[in-house]
Amino acid sequence: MALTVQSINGSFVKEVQGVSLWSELVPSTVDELAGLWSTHGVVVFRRQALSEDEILAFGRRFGDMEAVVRQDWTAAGRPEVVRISNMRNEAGERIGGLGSNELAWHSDQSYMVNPATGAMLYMVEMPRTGGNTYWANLQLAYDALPQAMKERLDGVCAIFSYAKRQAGYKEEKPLAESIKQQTPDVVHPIVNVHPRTGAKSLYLDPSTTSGIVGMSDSEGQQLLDDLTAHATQPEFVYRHDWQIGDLIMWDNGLVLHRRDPFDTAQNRLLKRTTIRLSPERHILPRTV
Ligand SMILES: O=C(O)CCC(=O)C(=O)O
Ligand SMILES: [Fe+2]
Repeated sequence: MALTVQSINGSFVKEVQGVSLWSELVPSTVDELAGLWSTHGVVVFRRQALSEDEILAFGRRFGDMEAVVRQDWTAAGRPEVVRISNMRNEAGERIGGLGSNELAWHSDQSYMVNPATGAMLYMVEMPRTGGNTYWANLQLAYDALPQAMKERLDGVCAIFSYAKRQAGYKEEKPLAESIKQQTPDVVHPIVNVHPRTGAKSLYLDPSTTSGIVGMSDSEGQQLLDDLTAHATQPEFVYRHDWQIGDLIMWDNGLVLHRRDPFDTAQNRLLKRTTIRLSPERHILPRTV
């Protein structure tokens, strides 16, 4: 199958056409997609029609599915598919999570010791306006830093706190004790070396980072704020105008993402999977 790959609006994001993700993909196609994913950070597919089984089967071609910490955002029997939604079931209970309007810049699972970098979102129901999702490329942002800043960041680690992240979600219920126990604060280097391409990028998460190791609160916060402002400049950011049937995969080690507010009187539902990418599945970067 011949894939067509093109940049969207001149951005770093690649759109792939000519592939139905429910179909049996040959290994060379999976390798090509994995290469695009690791190299460019965000890959878009449009007009897909996928069941949850098909989303899972596609994701498993790249690695192991992760049963996420927030099992309260999944459906019974589907621990690996998170529902991102503002919708409620007939009993008035929320059917998923992250449904209450805007989401600030973040990187999924940055609060874990070993974050899974593969993520996919599939659009099922959407409001007429709002709810656009944005991705910022942290490799381009790193490359554009002055040399002196690159040297300053060498070996610097940030503290990542799920408690801080969760406070931003403004959830109706307090966080379950079991989730608190699974999410103690963790520390990651602020410069990430991509495990497959070897490229350096910033590893930032303004929704989750609570400080910098070895710096005062104010100095650490200032550095994080400066780096976030740098990394989220328009030249590093892609805005996605969703259509039903879009599937987007991104690499959490390479990009940040955020979402615009939307009218929560209208339904919005996406299905997200998180993938622990298999090292052997990833090939060296290829230029498109
Ligand atoms: O709702 C969105 O557009 C993004 C949700 C999100 O941050 C995620 O699925 O990780
Ligand atoms: Fe997210």
